[in-house]
Amino acid sequence: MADEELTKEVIAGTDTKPNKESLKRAYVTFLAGNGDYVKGVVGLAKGLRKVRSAYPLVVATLPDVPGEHLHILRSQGCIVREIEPIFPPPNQTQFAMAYYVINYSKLRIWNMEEYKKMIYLDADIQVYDNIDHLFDTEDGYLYAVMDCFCGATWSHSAQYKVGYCQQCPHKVAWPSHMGSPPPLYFNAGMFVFEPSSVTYHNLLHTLQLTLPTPFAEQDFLNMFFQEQYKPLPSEYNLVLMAMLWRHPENVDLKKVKVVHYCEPKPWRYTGKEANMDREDIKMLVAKWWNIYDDKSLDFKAQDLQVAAEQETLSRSSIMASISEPTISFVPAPPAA
Ligand SMILES: O=c1ccn([C@@H]2O[C@H](COP(=O)(O)OP(=O)(O)O)[C@@H](O)[C@H]2O)c(=O)[nH]1
Ligand SMILES: OC[C@H]1O[C@H](O[C@@H]2[C@@H](O)[C@H](O)[C@@H](O)[C@H](O)[C@@H]2O)[C@H](O)[C@@H](O)[C@H]1O
Ligand SMILES: [Mn+2]
Repeated sequence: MADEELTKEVIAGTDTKPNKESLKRAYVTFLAGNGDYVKGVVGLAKGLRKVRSAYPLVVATLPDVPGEHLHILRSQGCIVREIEPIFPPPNQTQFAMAYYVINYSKLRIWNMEEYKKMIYLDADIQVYDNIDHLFDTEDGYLYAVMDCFCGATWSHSAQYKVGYCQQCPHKVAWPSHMGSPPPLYFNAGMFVFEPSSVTYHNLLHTLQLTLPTPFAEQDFLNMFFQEQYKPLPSEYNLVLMAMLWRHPENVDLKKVKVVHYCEPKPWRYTGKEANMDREDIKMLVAKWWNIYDDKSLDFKAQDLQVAAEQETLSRSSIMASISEPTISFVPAPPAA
């Protein structure tokens, strides 16, 4: 389906009011470590409140997230779900960023079957327009925005070596002697997906059989969901600086709904970094801080009732799924 058709279809989405069915929908992000990404999650929680999303924000947290940070998240109305890390098979891979190895733990979100549909957002993402309509996309697919191969972090790849990028496939055509162009590839900082324990166990099993590669879980998810991947228009995940620097023709800042602060992370921005004194970057960083610092967007008592309902429903549907016998135990035949 062309981007335009998909855009029309998703934007035609209904104005969903929270009810039992819609409470099976949630945004989810991932938090690891005791560092400053917790600021990203707080900013995201406040941003979703600002655009009046009808759905909660679940935070999948690794054990190294300190209790104080968990308290901050809960005080901002987040539903905290503590997860165990997932590591790829032992390998010699040079990840594009050494810390990418922790990002395989994101795969735990496929096991959150108490939700029927979720939208994953990195903690360095901010939502500036309501995107709840993405929950109404057709089931059976993974929706995400295409990434860019032009950064030096891609220098290991065939695409980079021949100068090919899916963002501008006609600028440097894929060489015919190298067969067909690589399949469409998405940025794994934002995607719409359906949790499923079957898919989850398939993911974990396949992961142990797959050689890790520089973009870690992002490469793995692109391989795993190659058939189900449907591109979203770029306004649903503007990957800074890749897109602003290298594909400005594909960016209309007035239409952008979701900004992915791959670089700079707003909470680390000084303006002194190389190439970061651009007006558009300064504007987008200020926009992020305006939300982060806005006390009126803090979680309030009146939200407690909604959060309690969401948490209760979440717990009761977990209990319901546990009490329903899903696997009938067949005792082993008596020894011959
Ligand atoms: O120390 C860290 C590093 C990463 N993350 C999480 O992992 C995601 C992916 O990392 P990052 O966004 O830095 O990767 P990028 O999108 O910049 O490649 C982050 O958004 C966070 O949700 C985290 O919680 N703590
Ligand atoms: O662990 C791999 C990560 O890979 C992705 O980030 C990359 C990738 O998009 C490159 O294409 C860009 O060049 C780069 O800037 C950017 O950081 C995801 O955003 C992140 O969530 C995570 O999956
Ligand atoms: Mn990110």
